Amino acid sequence: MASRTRKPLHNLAETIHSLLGQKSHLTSSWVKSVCNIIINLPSEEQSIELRTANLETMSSSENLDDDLGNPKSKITDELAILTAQINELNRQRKQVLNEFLDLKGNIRVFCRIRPIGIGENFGCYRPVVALDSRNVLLRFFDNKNKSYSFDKVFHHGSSQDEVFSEVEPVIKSALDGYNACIFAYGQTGTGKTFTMEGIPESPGVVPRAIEALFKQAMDSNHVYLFSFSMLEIYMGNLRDLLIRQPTKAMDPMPCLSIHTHPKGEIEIENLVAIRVSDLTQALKLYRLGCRFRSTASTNCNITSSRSHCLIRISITCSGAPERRRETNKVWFVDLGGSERLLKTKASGRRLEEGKAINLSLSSLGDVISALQLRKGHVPYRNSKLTQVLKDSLGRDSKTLMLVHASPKEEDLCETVCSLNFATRARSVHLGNTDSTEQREKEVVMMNLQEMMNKIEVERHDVRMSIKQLNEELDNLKTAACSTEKLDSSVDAYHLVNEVPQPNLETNRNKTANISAALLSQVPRFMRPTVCSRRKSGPDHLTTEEKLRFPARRRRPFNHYAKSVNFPVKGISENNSECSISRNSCLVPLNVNNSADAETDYSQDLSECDIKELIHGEGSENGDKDNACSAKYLKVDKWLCHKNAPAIRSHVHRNKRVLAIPTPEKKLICKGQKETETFQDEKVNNYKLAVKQIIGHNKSEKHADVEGSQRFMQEVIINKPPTSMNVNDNIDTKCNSDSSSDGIVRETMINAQQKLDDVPTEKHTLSSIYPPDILCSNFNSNQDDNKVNSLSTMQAVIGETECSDISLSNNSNWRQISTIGLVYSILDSRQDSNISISRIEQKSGFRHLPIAIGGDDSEKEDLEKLSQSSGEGTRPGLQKMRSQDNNVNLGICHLLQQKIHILWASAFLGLGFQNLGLEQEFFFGLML
Ligand SMILES: Nc1ncnc2c1ncn2[C@@H]1O[C@H](COP(=O)(O)OP(=O)(O)OP(=O)(O)O)[C@@H](O)[C@H]1O
Repeated sequence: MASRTRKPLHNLAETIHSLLGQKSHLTSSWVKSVCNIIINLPSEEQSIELRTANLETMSSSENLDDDLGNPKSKITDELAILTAQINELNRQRKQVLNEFLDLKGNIRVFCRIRPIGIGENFGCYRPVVALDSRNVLLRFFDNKNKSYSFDKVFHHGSSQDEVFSEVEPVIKSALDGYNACIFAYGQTGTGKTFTMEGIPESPGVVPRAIEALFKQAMDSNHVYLFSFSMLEIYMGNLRDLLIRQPTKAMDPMPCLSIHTHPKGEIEIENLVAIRVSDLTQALKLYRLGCRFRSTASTNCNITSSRSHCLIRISITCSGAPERRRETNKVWFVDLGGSERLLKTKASGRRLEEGKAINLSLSSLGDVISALQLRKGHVPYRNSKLTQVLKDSLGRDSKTLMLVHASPKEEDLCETVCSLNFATRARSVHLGNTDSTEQREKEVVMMNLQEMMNKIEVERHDVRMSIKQLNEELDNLKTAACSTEKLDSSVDAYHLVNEVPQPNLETNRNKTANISAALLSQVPRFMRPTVCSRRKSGPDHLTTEEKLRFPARRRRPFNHYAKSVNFPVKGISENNSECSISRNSCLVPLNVNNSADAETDYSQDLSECDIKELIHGEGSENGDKDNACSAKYLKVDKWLCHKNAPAIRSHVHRNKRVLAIPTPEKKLICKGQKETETFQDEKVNNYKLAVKQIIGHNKSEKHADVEGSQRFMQEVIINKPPTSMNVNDNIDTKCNSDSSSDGIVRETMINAQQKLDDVPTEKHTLSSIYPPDILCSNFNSNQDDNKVNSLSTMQAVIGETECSDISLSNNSNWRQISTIGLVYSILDSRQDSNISISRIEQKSGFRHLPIAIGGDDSEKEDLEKLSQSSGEGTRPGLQKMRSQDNNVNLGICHLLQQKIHILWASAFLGLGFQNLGLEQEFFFGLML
């Protein structure tokens, strides 16, 4: 007997086969799963140990309360028993579900037929017919028919509910620790995105699946951690959809690389994974990612997906031995639409996209087919898509493919292709199953289904009992005095930790509490960041943490829609086709399928911002709304600056570009509202200016300046001039087909109207005149002595009167402004510092001589110099000459540097005093 029990387990499999009298290839997976269960069963010794441990736990909890008749102690005991019971039920459920799915097939293929759309009327002729719940019939013109079989067929009237009910077992299985992958496949425009994403009134598989995951996790007695990631595969490249997309081809973008662990698990390096603790957070991220997807208009679909979109939910649960693995993942894949390129008549970029999509779809078909046929070699490496999904396809993963078919007659060829693909994906089932075996299988599956239902009922009862007991326990605690309350809450905490029991009401809090402890165990991509610590604000940090994680400097709110053109080899940049658009307009995100103003993070989302976005700043809706409206106000203020938007227009390479509205209060430019802007030079000038300042400051060798240099370098790297974003925004309006909503659009329309009112020539002409600076306290009519007083000037700029600084035509200051065009000085003062929003330096004026004092001889010098440098012929220069009589080039250069320093110190909010500028520094700045 003893030797028989020690026989290897594969003999057991054979025995079961012979007992069942079934063919091994049919039930081998089932037998394997039975074997696994047996292997995982605790040995006799282990069982004894387990029981002893349980007894010890019980006795120790009894010891906590000396009085055995204590009701609290009784409840604790009962909870321990019920917990053991529910753990056992969980294990059984997992086992039965797995058997069920194994019998159904680890790779299952469904077919969904799209309903006939509005305006599509085919009369009585229906080329694609759902014969029953498993078969589809295609009717051709020549009265020939062809039928296809699937695991499930959804006819054109099937609801999203019906579809999800078939998907749900896979989601349950995912909670049991199995990797899963759900695909939407089909010709473009057949409803893949509709099935996966759905519409607000009728959500699709992804939102429902996420909801189901959270619900099941809540009902479970374990603590689960979910993290959300989203990426797209566009023309063979992986792109994270949860991070800010590059606005320029040269912008650095984290490279997503695929790594295979020795155990075969796939990890995507640099892919953002954000921990989500409820459905709302996950949906926010999902909608955010959806907006960044590459879509474009094609012959077949106005908003055709031009990439494969992949959503990954990683599930981590430690301390659950019945789970297949501690961390597993579910992929939801909305595949790019397969299309016949000849039919779509695509060209240029659309053609390349179509080719890339078809190629990767074909690779996917090869992989699934190889898995189904159990081939030795599975060609995962043929496409990025199959590489990413490698560990979630086949083997013990659950794969579901939803093939979509068009009801249209004109799409019949594509429908045949799609259905052939689907048939190939489930070929094993078709080729090797005869009807008797199929019937037997169905009987077994029905039995398993019944068992599953029974277990679910039992689980529900046990959960209810546990809930009731927990409530009783809570009541007991509430009855105790306040100090006892404190103690009892500690006990309860220990109870939660010592005896894993499913208090359903507190599961969410539990997740939050324990998540911190689990953070150290989660995979690399979920490592805590400085940003995650910001969740509760900087005050939440300890002094030590504050030192280690200094508050991150927030970037200004950048709101812009961007049309990103990805360079494609062999395709002209000037391709007139609609470009790939990544809309980041201020369309509010949906929380409950309604507007949610938090979208204002738009494309400027960093990981940190996303975390703030999903965790929110106020827990209550009201708070949220207030926070959102405050953000919008801030944006409004930034874009329109109170009620006085002064729109400037610029002419750049025959293209009109609008610029940020400038605060009227601060800008008093008489007849000089508009200036020519050289877009391309902006960044260069900005960097040049900063470099010059740094260079100059180095010579000053001032300690504070040294600090500011480092800071400025950071600014150069992280923050382009404020104006650029708005101009980019307007650029999009000019270039992109995608329209943007909200404030941006409104501002652009207003701006465009204002621009249209002003003749372009005037803009060009007026750009010759540089705007001037003055302290409005000291206009040109004032006493010159007063104006020349350096101490007064310092007081005005550095101390309290900075809001009075404005731009005007005052002739005393014209000379200074010829160095750089200081557009606006905002009143964003902090303490005694001032901030100048931006300075634009025009290369055309950079070397213009500045008239600061001097006499006629200096004027002559200037003329000579100008002629030698070839600048004398410029009309702008001539104008300057006619206006300014006194010239001194050396002073000009010096002043230029000084102005840069002043601007930079103001820009950085350092304050002049912080820079330690002496009175001499201001020499020459005043007349
Ligand atoms: N079952 C359905 N019920 C109602 N409307 C549907 C259904 N399926 C698709 N549609 C509608 O058909 C249109 C095209 O669908 P969708 O964009 O989902 O196609 P797709 O397969 O994702 O296309 P592509 O591959 O080009 O992205 C949408 O307007 C969608 O609302």
